[in-house]
Amino acid sequence: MAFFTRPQSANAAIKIVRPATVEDDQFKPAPTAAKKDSVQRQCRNIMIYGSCKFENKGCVYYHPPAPDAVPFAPRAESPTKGLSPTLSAKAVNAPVFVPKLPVRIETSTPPPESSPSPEYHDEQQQQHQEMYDEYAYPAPGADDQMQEMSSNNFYSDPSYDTYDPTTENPYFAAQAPVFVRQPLNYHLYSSVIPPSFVSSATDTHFIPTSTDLRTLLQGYSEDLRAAAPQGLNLPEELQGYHTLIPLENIGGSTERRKFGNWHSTVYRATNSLDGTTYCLRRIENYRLNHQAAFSAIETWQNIRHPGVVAVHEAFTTHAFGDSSLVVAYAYHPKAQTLFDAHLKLTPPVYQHGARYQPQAPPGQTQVPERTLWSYIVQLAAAIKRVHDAGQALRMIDVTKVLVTSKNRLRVSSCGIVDVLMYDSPQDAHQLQQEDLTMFGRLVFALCTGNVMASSGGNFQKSLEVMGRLYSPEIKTVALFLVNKGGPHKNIGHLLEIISSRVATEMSDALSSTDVLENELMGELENARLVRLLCKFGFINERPEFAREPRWSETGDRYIVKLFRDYVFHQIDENGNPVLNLSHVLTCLSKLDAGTDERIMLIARDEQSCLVVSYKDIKSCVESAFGELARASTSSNSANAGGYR
Ligand SMILES: Nc1ncnc2c1ncn2[C@@H]1O[C@H](COP(=O)(O)OP(=O)(O)OP(=O)(O)O)[C@@H](O)[C@H]1O
Repeated sequence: MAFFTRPQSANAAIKIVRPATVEDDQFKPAPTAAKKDSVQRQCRNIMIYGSCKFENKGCVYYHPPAPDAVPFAPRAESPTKGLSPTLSAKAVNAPVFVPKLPVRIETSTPPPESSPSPEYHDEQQQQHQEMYDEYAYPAPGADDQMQEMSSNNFYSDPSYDTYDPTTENPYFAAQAPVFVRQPLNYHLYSSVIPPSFVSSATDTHFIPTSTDLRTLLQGYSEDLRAAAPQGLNLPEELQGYHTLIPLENIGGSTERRKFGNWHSTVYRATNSLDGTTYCLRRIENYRLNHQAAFSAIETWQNIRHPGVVAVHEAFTTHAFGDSSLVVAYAYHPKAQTLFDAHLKLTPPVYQHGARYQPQAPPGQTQVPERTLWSYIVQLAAAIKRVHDAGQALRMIDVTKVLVTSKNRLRVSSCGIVDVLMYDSPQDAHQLQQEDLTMFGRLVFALCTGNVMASSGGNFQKSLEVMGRLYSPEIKTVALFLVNKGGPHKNIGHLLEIISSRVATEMSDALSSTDVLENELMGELENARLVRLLCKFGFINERPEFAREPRWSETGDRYIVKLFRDYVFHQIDENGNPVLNLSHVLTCLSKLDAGTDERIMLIARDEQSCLVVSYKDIKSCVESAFGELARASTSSNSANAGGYR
């Protein structure tokens, strides 16, 4: 437990610096006299390797007089119980690895001639660290620089423009928080795969190329873990939901968002019961007259379809200071409304201090015909599912249909109108007819780029535009949907009209499952290997057992340690490190499988060796880990099974 206590200092924040290396020791400037008088830090080489090659050659850190006095250094004479006599503990006192070509990092600031101050050393370390990690979290003082950058508008990230309080229509204008974030370079985390290894170098209708798919998924991951902005004055907790983040403008000075006749706001929130992220749509000033109004939500909870955003639950709350209705939906990271994806005008541009609205080039907002058919088929399928369940969507609109990944549509906000309109019941068949009309209006809007395309005066002109840009079948579908077709018109008829397009859609959907299966195969080993690496992390170099040589230098643990060296710490004939990922993956996969193949593990002093099979090593890992799991008294010990 002692290892998990808080540091005894007023400020618990610990600056993260790049660990000292042999080079640091070698090229470190001579310490000042004042430094010598102060308490000196112990040399890391002693702590890690048990010895320091530079002890008498300029290393300025503290070297304890006798190895036996050093708690972390392996003992010269360790008990060899349970090991063959050839595997003495001396074996671990292997020479320290020193790269043949020491890398010096030149800094722009020339080092002072003599007696550099501790500050200079810190600065050097910081510069080194920046060179190592371009996207590191800001170092102390960097906040000020970033604030300055943000106030000067130097920093801009198109995906976060909406959070910029200096724009004309800011999201959080009332509180005007400034969002400063490091742009993530996703390929730092999932690097671009060389073309020869990419199974899906070309994108399919629903799935982008392997590399783009990874970028997309990293984007989802970032979206899901985005921190909540400060100062928005939102409830901290709401019926078990916390960390509310508005997904749209909630600034007081801007136009209020409407959902029909109600003011509404959409939030992302985390549910404390299941830890999952949800999308909450709040309707302001709603008065619940009959509990039965929520019965529609129960029906919607049972409607699961890939074209419908799943309804989770609904409740009323006073947490916002009024009486609000909140409906929780599945959250789809980075979702965009159809309006935002296809109909939104190009954002204004500033040039020479003047603002102007660039004219979108003709055809720029035009949805490609293949995409349009895909949208029509997906929406028709979603409507069919809902109508078959006896419900109506009641809100098929470009601002309520979401594009959730490549060419994938889902209808959002389902069930909410049913609750709001509970007091004015309407015939279900009538509502379903209205769904078809709304669907038709949406097709008109997507074809022409104008949300009012199907209304009165625009109707004829819109038909002309559609005829010019798309095949006649699109026009037929749009007219079928908006025209009054009698009481027997239903979604089934539309699906008959577009049956050939449905077949194309199905083929594309099946191709995408093939692509995803292929991608999954490539990733399958990762989870197993991460579990193995976690076990190594748990077993190797446990600080609390460092004083107990029998733990790490004998029996199972010693074999695990030598295997770790065999996998990760190999050097070539010139003493240079071998960084062969294939070797690592092959070894770990064989270990995971526990094969009978034998390998030779060599002690660090190269004086002794062991021939063991992967099966033996696997059982060593299991027994060492099992021993730790048994000793663990924390509540997490119950999760140890999760590593198997
Ligand atoms: N289930 C969801 N998952 C993820 N994001 C969602 C979800 N539902 C809505 N959003 C996002 O929330 C934002 C606001 O949604 P909303 O439906 O209010 O759209 P809007 O364009 O603001 O429409 P309106 O003008 O009617 O307010 C949109 O950017 C949308 O992408």
